[in-house]
Amino acid sequence: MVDQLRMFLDRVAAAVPPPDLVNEITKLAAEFNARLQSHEVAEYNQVAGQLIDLPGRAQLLTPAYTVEELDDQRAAGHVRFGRHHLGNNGAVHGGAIPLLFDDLLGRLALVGGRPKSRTAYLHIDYRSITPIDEDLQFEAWFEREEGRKRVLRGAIRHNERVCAEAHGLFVALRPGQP
Ligand SMILES: CCCCCCCC(=O)SCCNC(=O)CCNC(=O)[C@H](O)C(C)(C)COP(=O)(O)OP(=O)(O)OC[C@H]1O[C@@H](n2cnc3c(N)ncnc32)[C@H](O)[C@@H]1OP(=O)(O)O
Repeated sequence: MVDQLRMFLDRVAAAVPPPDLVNEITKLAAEFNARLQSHEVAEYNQVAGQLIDLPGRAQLLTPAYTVEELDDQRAAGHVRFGRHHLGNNGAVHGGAIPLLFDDLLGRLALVGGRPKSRTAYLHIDYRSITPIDEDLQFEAWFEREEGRKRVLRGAIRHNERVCAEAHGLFVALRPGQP
């Protein structure tokens, strides 16, 4: 379902459909929304974003990224941004890139039984255009850990070209901290 919805968002972004089709899709979408509403659960029981083995954790907010290598210091894999994430002129929207890094670095910050943490800061360097509709490689790694502080770095590459780099601080939450 999430794969189809991601594709739907890409198609909506790319299409200029005729009015009849817009009306038809609007009705279908309203019907699906109504059907799903009756199955809403509390955040604690939500599965979207919790399905760690599915691309992008089955969370629609993030692009579909796949982790192929993971240990307690490093993660690597690939990601493909679609038309939904277009900024302009074939480049990924500048806000979608930190979204990916926040998820990736935040996920790595948890690996190895580490307690939950939250992003304190996330710095992005946009080194070159990040293209949509291309397979991109990503890497995330620990720079250092000092008490509750975890400093991580990441990079997205298109083949050998660096598109963007990230530098983030994640602070482990104290018991009871939201
Ligand atoms: C699988 C799922 C992956 C998804 C990952 C997604 C992660 C997220 O996006 S989380 C959402 C975005 N982030 C937030 O909402 C966080 C909001 N901020 C907060 O909750 C708090 O400010 C928080 C938890 C980051 C830090 O607060 P607190 O726990 O009180 O830490 P505090 O005691 O002040 O600081 C701890 C240390 O971190 C340092 N620190 C805290 N914030 C910063 C900062 N912005 N810059 C530099 N240093 C900082 C402090 O200086 C201190 O250092 P030291 O121990 O050397 O004195």
